[in-house]
Amino acid sequence: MLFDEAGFIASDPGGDVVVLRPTTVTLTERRIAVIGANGSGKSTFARMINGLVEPTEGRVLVDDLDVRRDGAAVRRRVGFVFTDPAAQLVMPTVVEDVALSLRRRHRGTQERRLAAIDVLARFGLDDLGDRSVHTLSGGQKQLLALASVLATEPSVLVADEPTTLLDLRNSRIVGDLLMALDQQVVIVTHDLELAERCDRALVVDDAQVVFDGSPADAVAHYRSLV
Ligand SMILES: Nc1ncnc2c1ncn2[C@@H]1O[C@H](COP(=O)(O)OP(=O)(O)OP(=O)(O)O)[C@@H](O)[C@H]1O
Repeated sequence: MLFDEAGFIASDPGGDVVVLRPTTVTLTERRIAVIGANGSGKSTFARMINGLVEPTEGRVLVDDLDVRRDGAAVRRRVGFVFTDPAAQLVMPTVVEDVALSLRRRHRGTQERRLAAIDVLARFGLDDLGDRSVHTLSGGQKQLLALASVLATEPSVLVADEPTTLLDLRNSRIVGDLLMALDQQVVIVTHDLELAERCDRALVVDDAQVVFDGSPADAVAHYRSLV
């Protein structure tokens, strides 16, 4: 994954806003954390990886695909998990929600349902298949959102504050799950313990990447800014 002088300037009624200054980084590690203050530009950085936000300057490449030019192909490769799982859980029941994300992989309704049940079992959610999504706890919703995205077998997963809404136990479960995945994972997080479990960490401050290195050094750098 390559950010090549990639930046984002938002047009705002009050004038242009520099949300991310031109950034150049090549991300090859399996676990990458992005940390920094509120409003520093972390989510924008993360959203540029799958084209949810298109760079207004420079380019972002994933597996040599340009997120702006090859947006659809990039989105098939890059799964994105939002901070608030409610943003992506759209079907009435748990099993239907996972089945929806499998629509490209399995055409038949019954085949899709069986595959969804399989996915739920993998995430320890098999007892919840027929439950209304709205009756799940925050931790269960976050796991379900992750399961739905991972069911599409993305080659890269971007998770925007995946543990923010979770208690200690569920944070640990989601953290362990993210660390155990085969694919490359980019995690935007305020959870510095989670960041320290990654292979590399970027610190974003005032719309730019101000540190890039080992998670321990990145956390120390972030603390020095506060
Ligand atoms: N399209 C836009 N138009 C105007 N301002 C924007 C736009 N997108 C982002 N911003 C502003 O840019 C800044 C960075 O936003 P971003 O969501 O990337 O921050 P963040 O580091 O993820 O913050 P947090 O930790 O609070 O989630 C914020 O001040 C935000 O309001």
